[in-house]
Amino acid sequence: MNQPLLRAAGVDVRFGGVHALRGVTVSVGPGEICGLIGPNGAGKTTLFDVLSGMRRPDAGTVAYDGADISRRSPAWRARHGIRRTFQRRQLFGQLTVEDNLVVAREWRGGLRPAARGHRERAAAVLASCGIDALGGAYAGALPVGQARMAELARALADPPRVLLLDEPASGTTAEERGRLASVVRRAAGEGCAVLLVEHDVAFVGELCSRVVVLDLGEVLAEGTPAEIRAHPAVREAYLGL
Ligand SMILES: Nc1ncnc2c1ncn2[C@@H]1O[C@H](COP(=O)(O)OP(=O)(O)OP(=O)(O)O)[C@@H](O)[C@H]1O
Repeated sequence: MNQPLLRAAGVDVRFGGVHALRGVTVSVGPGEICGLIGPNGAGKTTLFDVLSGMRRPDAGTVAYDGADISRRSPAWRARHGIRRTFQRRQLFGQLTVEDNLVVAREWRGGLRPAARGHRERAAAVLASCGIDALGGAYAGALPVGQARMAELARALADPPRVLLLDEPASGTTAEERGRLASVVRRAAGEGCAVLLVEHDVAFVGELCSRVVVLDLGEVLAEGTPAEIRAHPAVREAYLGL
């Protein structure tokens, strides 16, 4: 990996008696697509909550470009290029797909004259994701595969530096997964650091150069997809082999 762009170090999160994360250290560098896998309840979404600022950890830090951002809000992080998609759909259902992107740009970039051109950029991002035909559709009416791509497009509405993708391929067809993969690859090719939570191990193996495995709130293993597939503890805890 290059120098990490986003790094969680020694992160602990407790929910009452549940120790959801225990001393977790994970980082991702510019241009890298890193997979984050593990069984249900392993702590993947909780780690995304910590990285995106939605949950303050009980211990540990988050660094961005070498600076400690542990106390920065989710809004600050989003404005500074750390973007996230969610396991459950979070589009504004009563807005059109294009308006979802415009709102994201207005909110991040402000309504200053310098930030004009939101609609043009939104249309260009939709086209680059292959969903320009959906720009006028209400987001709430989209089938799941199209909604996943629309959510990714919203995260890309102005260029992100980090993408945190929580199960982007869940509920998609093979063809939709292929299109999602090429959009994610292109973002990484433009220097974006991508952390990808996904249960579809084949999708992870195809896209990621490095994979981190969480189990019961701890990092169980880290390596290339081939190393992870061959790792005895991973095979037992997660792959069911
Ligand atoms: N708000 C909460 N209150 C209490 N416990 C929580 C809360 N959020 C998560 N947990 C618990 O923390 C642990 C980690 O949950 P998390 O959702 O991060 O796992 P995950 O790896 O994302 O799982 P999945 O693959 O099912 O999405 C689980 O035991 C979960 O029940």
